[in-house]
Amino acid sequence: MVKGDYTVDQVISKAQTLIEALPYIKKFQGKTIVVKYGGSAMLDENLKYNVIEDVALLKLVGLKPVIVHGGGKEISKWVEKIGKEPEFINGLRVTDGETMEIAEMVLSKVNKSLVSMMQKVGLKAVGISGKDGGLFTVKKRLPGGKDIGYVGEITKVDTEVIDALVDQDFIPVIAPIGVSEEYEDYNINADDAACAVATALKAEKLVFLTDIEGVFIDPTDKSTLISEMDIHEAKDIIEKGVVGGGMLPKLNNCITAMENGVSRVHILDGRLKHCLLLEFFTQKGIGTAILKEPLF
Ligand SMILES: Nc1ncnc2c1ncn2[C@@H]1O[C@H](COP(=O)(O)OP(=O)(O)O)[C@@H](O)[C@H]1O
Ligand SMILES: CC(=O)N[C@@H](CCC(=O)OP(=O)(O)O)C(=O)O
Repeated sequence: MVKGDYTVDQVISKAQTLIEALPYIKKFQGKTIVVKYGGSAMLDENLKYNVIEDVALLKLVGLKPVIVHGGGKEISKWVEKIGKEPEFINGLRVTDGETMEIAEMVLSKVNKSLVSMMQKVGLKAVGISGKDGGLFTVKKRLPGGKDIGYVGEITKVDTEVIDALVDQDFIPVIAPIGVSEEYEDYNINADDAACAVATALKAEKLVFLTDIEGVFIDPTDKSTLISEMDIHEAKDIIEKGVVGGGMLPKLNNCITAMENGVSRVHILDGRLKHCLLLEFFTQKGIGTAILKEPLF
């Protein structure tokens, strides 16, 4: 035994893990990374705390994380509490005036709880929505020509507020709410918001924390996980009809982001403890990576 309950081998193995992280720390130092933290991966407070600890480590080794969060499940819970049935069209919440109010309230609560956790681990964080500093300008989104209420499509991202926060060493935590040219509030799909932010910042990496291990050829067969693919392969599996549910708009969004300046995208299981560290700092990585070119 060396210290506490560890054997010498265990201590050496821990050191090796740290050494393994070195090239990745070097590669990503000073780089902007956008993390989309989906509501379906916020299972409980402990898990949220793990994610925040990972973000803390990323920040402390010199990366520049920007968080865009969701909260879809929590919004649905509160919509049900007032006796309404949550309704989605093409993965987008049908948002009437009342639902808009609930969405904004719930997303603000999620936002501030993430900020509090960040402060708890010693990080400087500021929670904002797309309304702050004119971050997101939107227009009404009309999927298939249908009016589904206050659902916004981002038409402009003004990164000034993010740049100012990052310059002052704060981690921006962003809720997916935007404002139209007419100053009306809109609900934005959080994946769309994350892609728009990552694209505007020309992020080195965009990471989605979701509720599945990655993209599967067949989601019912765990051996079919795709650990790496390029944009063409991603388009190919979409065309073949392999991808459905919420993964389809997510993947389409990833492709658009990569075609517009984001270098790489990762889709990870946010329910896995320390998933961000495993992805960023280990050779094998986890989840599905969509790459333009190999890392080394
Ligand atoms: N081929 C596929 N690979 C992975 N997930 C898939 C696939 N086809 C459909 N899905 C579904 O997509 C879901 C993830 O998208 P979504 O529910 O929108 O996540 P989030 O709420 O984190 O944004 C998975 O839980 C899964 O049910
Ligand atoms: C228009 C629209 O659908 N907005 C989403 C915003 C939250 C979100 O996207 O949260 P997740 O990432 O947890 O799903 C909603 O109201 O659910």
